Amino acid sequence: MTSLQGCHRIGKRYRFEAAHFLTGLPEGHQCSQMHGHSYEVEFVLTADRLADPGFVTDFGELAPVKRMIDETLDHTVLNEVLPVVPTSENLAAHLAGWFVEHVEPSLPGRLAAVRVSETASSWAEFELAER
Ligand SMILES: Nc1nc2c(c(=O)[nH]1)N=C([C@H](O)[C@H](O)COP(=O)(O)OP(=O)(O)OP(=O)(O)O)CN2
Ligand SMILES: [Zn+2]
Repeated sequence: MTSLQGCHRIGKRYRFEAAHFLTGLPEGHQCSQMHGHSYEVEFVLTADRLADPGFVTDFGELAPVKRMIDETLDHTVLNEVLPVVPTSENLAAHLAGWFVEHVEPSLPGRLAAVRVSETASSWAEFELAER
């Protein structure tokens, strides 16, 4: 059997509801007003070699992500709980930093990207540099 070159990636999606408003926008921009989104965030992991029985990372080991989202982001005003202006881009980078610090050290896989969607038609991704 020939061995195919490539890499494995897995993704886990989470949803939460939150409100926000954006500062630093031109006067009259609709997003300066407080409004809400049904956020969808996806964590993408990769690994050079699969761990037994053939996992990048067991999806079950990502349970702390769900806990963090439910406890710190769901039904909040993001401006009050994030240290950055809550754009999708900033939220994706913030979530990536949290994951690398709190979850990744105990996993066989490593974080490749975090994608955030505020609406069904838009997304922003933070892709981590090769580590
Ligand atoms: N690059 C970014 N642009 C915008 C962001 C963002 O996080 N990154 N965020 C917003 C607002 O949060 C806004 O609520 C969402 O914008 P938009 O997709 O324009 O929302 P609409 O519901 O108006 O989208 P339509 O598909 O046009 O109805 C703005 N920009
Ligand atoms: Zn918005």
